Amino acid sequence: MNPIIEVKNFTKKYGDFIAVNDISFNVEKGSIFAFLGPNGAGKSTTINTLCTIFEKTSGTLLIDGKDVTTQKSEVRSAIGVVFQDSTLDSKMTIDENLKMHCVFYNVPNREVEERIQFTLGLVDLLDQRNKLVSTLSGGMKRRVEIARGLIHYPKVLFLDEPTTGLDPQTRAHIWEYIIKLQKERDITIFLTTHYMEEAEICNKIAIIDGGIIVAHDTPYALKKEFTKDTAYITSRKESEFEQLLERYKLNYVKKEGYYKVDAENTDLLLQVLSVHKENIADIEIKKGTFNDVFLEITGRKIREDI
Ligand SMILES: Nc1ncnc2c1ncn2[C@@H]1O[C@H](COP(=O)(O)OP(=O)(O)OP(=O)(O)O)[C@@H](O)[C@H]1O
Repeated sequence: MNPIIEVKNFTKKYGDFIAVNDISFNVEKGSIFAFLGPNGAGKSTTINTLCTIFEKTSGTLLIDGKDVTTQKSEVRSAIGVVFQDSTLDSKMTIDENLKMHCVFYNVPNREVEERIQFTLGLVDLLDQRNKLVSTLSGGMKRRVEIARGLIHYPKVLFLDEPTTGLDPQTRAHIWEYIIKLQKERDITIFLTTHYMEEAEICNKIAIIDGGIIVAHDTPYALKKEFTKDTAYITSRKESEFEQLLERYKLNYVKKEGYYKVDAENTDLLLQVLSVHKENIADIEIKKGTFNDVFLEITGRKIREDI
């Protein structure tokens, strides 16, 4: 393990209210890390503290070995940040926005053009560089933000809901850029997202709820631990089917017109199905999803509309 972000016993209080309660986790260099949680869980508080915007109450937060409290400027040059709300100057062109950022970050003049070429090239906007930001679509603005977040060649890029509000095609493009960055530039990506299928692409996921880390693992391990495969079966002889399920001790729930049966033990399920095969009208097996993981751990859906 070669951590680039180290969080040890981090606590943040607002007055007497404990927003983040003694959390610890590491993020491996070069990985894509998803930080998830329901509204009010403590995500923004943690990200803002890591980005040196908020002050911690206690604990240690290090980025690339630098302390976010005592070595703010070193940390700032090691990180790029893309927040949800656009902070681009809409009256300026893409090019001017990036150049202004180069000034903030003391990028040497002789390197400015090369960096603009690289970062705009990465998000496929090089040929649009003279366009006014006010004329760009939401997806293009997000791509400019990503380019700008990278212009000082940070080691870690923080992305707060990078794809929220974008159409599926643009979201897929943004993900292509994120994966390209990780693979080709070895940049560590720390992101929050409300899209569970995006969390699944990440190397590691931490779920925070009520200011506490309630799960921290690979998507595969979390799915294995917290989801179950389920069979949806319609039987022509329901009472016979129920007796079978009970005899084989398979957990099930009777729904209108079908049965929801625990499909974790495939051997047992196959036995039941073979005995009952003449009377099965329909069957569908559904794999557990990452939404189930989130629901199981936090008791809530990540978004109310799913
Ligand atoms: N300045 C503040 N003063 C008092 N309480 C705050 C302040 N900022 C945040 N909180 C509280 O701290 C808790 C954590 O908030 P935070 O913004 O970190 O959550 P979040 O996980 O980012 O939520 P969301 O997904 O809604 O942005 C919430 O209960 C919030 O109401």
